[in-house]
This record gives sequence, structure tokens and C-alpha cells, in this order.
Amino acid sequence: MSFITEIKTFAALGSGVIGSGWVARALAHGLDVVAWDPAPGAEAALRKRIANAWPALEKQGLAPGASQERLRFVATIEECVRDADFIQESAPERLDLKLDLHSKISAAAKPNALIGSSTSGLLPSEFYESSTHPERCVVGHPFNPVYLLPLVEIVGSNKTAPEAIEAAKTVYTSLGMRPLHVRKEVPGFIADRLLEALWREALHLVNDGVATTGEIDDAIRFGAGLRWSFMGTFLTYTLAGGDAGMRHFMAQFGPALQLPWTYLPAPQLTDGLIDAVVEGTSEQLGERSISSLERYRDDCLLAVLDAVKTTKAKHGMAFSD
Ligand SMILES: NC(=O)C1=CN([C@@H]2O[C@H](COP(=O)(O)OP(=O)(O)OC[C@H]3O[C@@H](n4cnc5c(N)ncnc54)[C@H](O)[C@@H]3O)[C@@H](O)[C@H]2O)C=CC1
Ligand SMILES: C[N+](C)(C)CC(=O)CC(=O)[O-]
Repeated sequence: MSFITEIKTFAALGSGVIGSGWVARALAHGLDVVAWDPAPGAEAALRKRIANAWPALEKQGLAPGASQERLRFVATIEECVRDADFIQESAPERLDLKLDLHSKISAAAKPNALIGSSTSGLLPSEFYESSTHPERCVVGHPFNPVYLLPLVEIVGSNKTAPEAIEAAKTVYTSLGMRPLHVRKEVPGFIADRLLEALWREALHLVNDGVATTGEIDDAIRFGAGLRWSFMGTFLTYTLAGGDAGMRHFMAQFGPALQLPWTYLPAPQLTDGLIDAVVEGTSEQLGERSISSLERYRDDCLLAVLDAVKTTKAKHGMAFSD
């Protein structure tokens, strides 16, 4: 089975936070992009988001011929996908909606064009159930901002061909990404299982009045957050075990895993908790707009990516190691 891996035209369905991130990444890589989104005003909102992302992409380096002008916004799903070499769906996270959308996308697409879904946790075997040529359909779960963060989790359904997984790896790599194949189809995949665990505990801390949203964010950004950009939890904790490494770490800190607070179920999202989170994060935002904060985030990410890349090179490592 062979699938298109040299792509010239990228189709994006759904152009909200994540869809616009894909569009920005694809444009920056010198591709033609065709986008569709049913919301009124979606084209203007998409072009505004891309313009906000473009300075960071220019700093990172655009591919020859890359231009915001190479985006075409169309009125139908069929027009969006008909001539596309690769298709990425970023529609709302609802199983019924994705099921219906993918049956239409796949019926109109070239049979050997790969189809990726940005879902952050739905199962591909369920939402590709009624797709045409489901063997070319995968999940390609990205991270916000999609145009800068390299990770993309690839998950196949029970009908995805192994060749499609390899082809998807090739395509996402050609877009400057670092694919991670999630070999078992589980809800939440790998990364969101981890992120949701942190998020759940953070909500408990707010709900129990232990800390404000700002204090919790400080606990992350001045500590573990800094080291997570170059070393994950397992290797970090191996170092925390000293010369005796992970075995000593497990003996010393393992028993804490039995304490009740390490496996709390999620708190109820009461109005009180929602208000506390919204008020806390509004205070953190202060007078800053979302788009100015996005540009600040992008500059920080570019600096971190650059520093990690340079330091890895000094240690004889590639960025993707
Ligand atoms: N926001 C995030 O942090 C992340 C979200 N995702 C996933 O990306 C997908 C999109 O999420 P967001 O961009 O955050 O949502 P969003 O709400 O920002 O954007 C969704 C877009 O889909 C459009 N839409 C509505 N009905 C549609 C339909 N039938 N077909 C196509 N588009 C339709 C909406 O008009 C909107 O522009 C979801 O599957 C989500 O799980 C993945 C990674 C991170
Ligand atoms: C909140 N979220 C589960 C949709 C987040 C993601 O899927 C990844 C991210 O960007 O954090």
C-alpha cells in the first residue's frame, strides 16, 4: 500500500486554535493550504491568528516560497479536500461530529491521501468507523502552539495500515515535527494522560483553597517546567536517586505512591471551582490581551528551543534525540 508523502497541498478542516496552528505550520513550510470551517467569520479569524503567529515563524526561518498568501479558504468540505495531498481535521472534540465529518472528508479525498485528526483523546477506531479507505486514517495529535511545538502523537485505528503510520511519520517530520507513535489505541494517548493528571491535581489544590492558580503556575514554571523541556520525568528521577539511580529512587520515594493524595479522582466542576479558576487566571492575565500573551509565549518557546538545540549539539545529540 502506498500513500502520498511528498505533499504540496495541505487541507485543514476546522480553523480554531489548533486548525489555525496547523495552517500556520504548513504555510511556513512553503505549502499551499486549503482551509474550511463552517463558522461565520472563520476566514477572517484564521487570517488574524496566522498573522499573529507569523513573526515567530519568521524568526524560526521560513521555507523558500512560504507565504500567508498561499492560503485559500473554501466553502465546502469537498472543495477543501479534493486536491489535497494531506488532510488534517481539527474540528470540535465530539465523537458524533467527527464520525460524520470523516465519512464526508474520506469520500471526497484522493484514496491515497493520508487523513489525520487532531483529536486529543477520542479513539480513531470509533470516529473513522464509516470512513472510505480507513487504512490511510490516523490521529495526529499536536500541541498548542502547533506551529512551534514539535511533538505529534500518531495513533492508528484497528483498520490503519502499518504503512500509513510510517507515511504519517514521514509527512509530519517533513513539517518539522517530532512524531511519537502511540502503539496502543487508548483514550487520552500518552501525553494527555500525563497532562490531565497534573491538571486534576491543580484543580484539587484550587478547590481545597491550598493555592491560587498563579501560585500553582509558579510551582510549575520555576521548577519542573524548566527541566521538562530537555529531560522527562523518568530520566530526571533517575538522577534524583543519586549514584544509586532509579532503584534507590524507587525505594526512597516509591512508598509515597500509596498515600491517598496521589490518586484522587477529579474534583466536581462546581460553579465555585470554575469561578475560582476563571478569576485566578484573569488576575494572572492582568491587562494583557490573549494575542500579546501568545507572542510572549512564542518568543519564550523559540528561545527555549534554540537553547536546547544548541546545548544538545554540544553534547553530540540531535534535537530529536
Ligand atoms: N485546544 C487545544 O489545546 C488542543 C486541541 N486539540 C484538538 O483539536 C481539535 C480542535 O480543537 P480546538 O482547535 O481547540 O477547538 P476550537 O473550538 O478552537 O476550534 C474548532 C473549530 O472547528 C469549527 N467547527 C465547528 N463545527 C465543525 C465541523 N462540523 N467541521 C469542521 N469544523 C467545525 C469551529 O467553527 C471552530 O473554528 C479537537 O479535536 C481538540 O481535541 C488537540 C491538541 C490541543
Ligand atoms: C487540553 N487538551 C487536552 C486539549 C490539551 C492537548 O491536547 C495538548 C496540549 O496542547 O496541551
